Amino acid sequence: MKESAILQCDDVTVEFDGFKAVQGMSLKLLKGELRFLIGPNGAGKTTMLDVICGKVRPTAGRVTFGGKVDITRKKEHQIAELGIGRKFQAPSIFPSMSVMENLEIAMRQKRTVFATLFAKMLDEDRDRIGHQLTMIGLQEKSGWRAGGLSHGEKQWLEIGMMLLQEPEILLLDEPVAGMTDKETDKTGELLHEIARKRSVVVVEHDMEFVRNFASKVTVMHEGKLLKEGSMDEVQSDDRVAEVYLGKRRDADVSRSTA
Ligand SMILES: Nc1ncnc2c1ncn2[C@@H]1O[C@H](COP(=O)(O)OP(=O)(O)OP(=O)(O)O)[C@@H](O)[C@H]1O
Repeated sequence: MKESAILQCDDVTVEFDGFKAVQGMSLKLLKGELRFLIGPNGAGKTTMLDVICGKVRPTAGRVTFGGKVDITRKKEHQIAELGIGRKFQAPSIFPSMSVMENLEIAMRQKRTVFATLFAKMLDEDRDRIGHQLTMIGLQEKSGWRAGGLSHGEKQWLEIGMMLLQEPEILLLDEPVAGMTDKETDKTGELLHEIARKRSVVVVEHDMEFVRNFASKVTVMHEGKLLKEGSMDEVQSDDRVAEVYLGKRRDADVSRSTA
């Protein structure tokens, strides 16, 4: 199962008023893969996530989901229904509701209209929410008002809410920005756990985080694929050093400075 591509981007180009933010970018994501997408500011990383979730339509190229569906002509909500979930930097939780209520709302959104007619919490639903609470480490805080959680906990809650919708692919934009070191490490572990069942693409600037948790890294530069491989391979690549590490081979990018 691990070998089949859940997502394949071929030769994707995105133009904004004649400016090519992405130029012929290709990316193949396998089932159960955790992929980090890195690169200097303006490299086109966020635009690639926007293309995958349908927020931005590419000028050229193809994005294939699950080996057969071309999603480049689909609308955002159709892509979400197919199983591609996008989390933006700012958490979109309901702050005045409890952690549990937030998860219940996310759970209900997954239901079909038919199922909502019988919308009482099934034991199975409770089990799934319970499992999710444990996974995001908020089981002790299920009764807390979501607005009272720490920044990291809010991010985990939102990830938990997204997981209840059972996406096959999760797209995350700088998930550890603003987190403490401890929260950052917990998030890395959480992403690995998620990737046991789903595929995850993470756009990230925090190089220490990437080094600690990435197995495969894709480096973009000026809208193009620059290098793909393990963090070691990427770090020892001269072109990456040149564009990304500020032309100093021995340079080491410290937390939040990329
Ligand atoms: N809606 C838009 N209109 C015009 N130009 C845009 C738009 N969105 C992005 N761009 C430009 O496209 C390029 C790529 O932007 P993008 O946000 O994808 O880069 P990025 O790699 O995510 O950068 P960062 O790490 O700074 O977030 C940048 O030069 C940006 O200014």
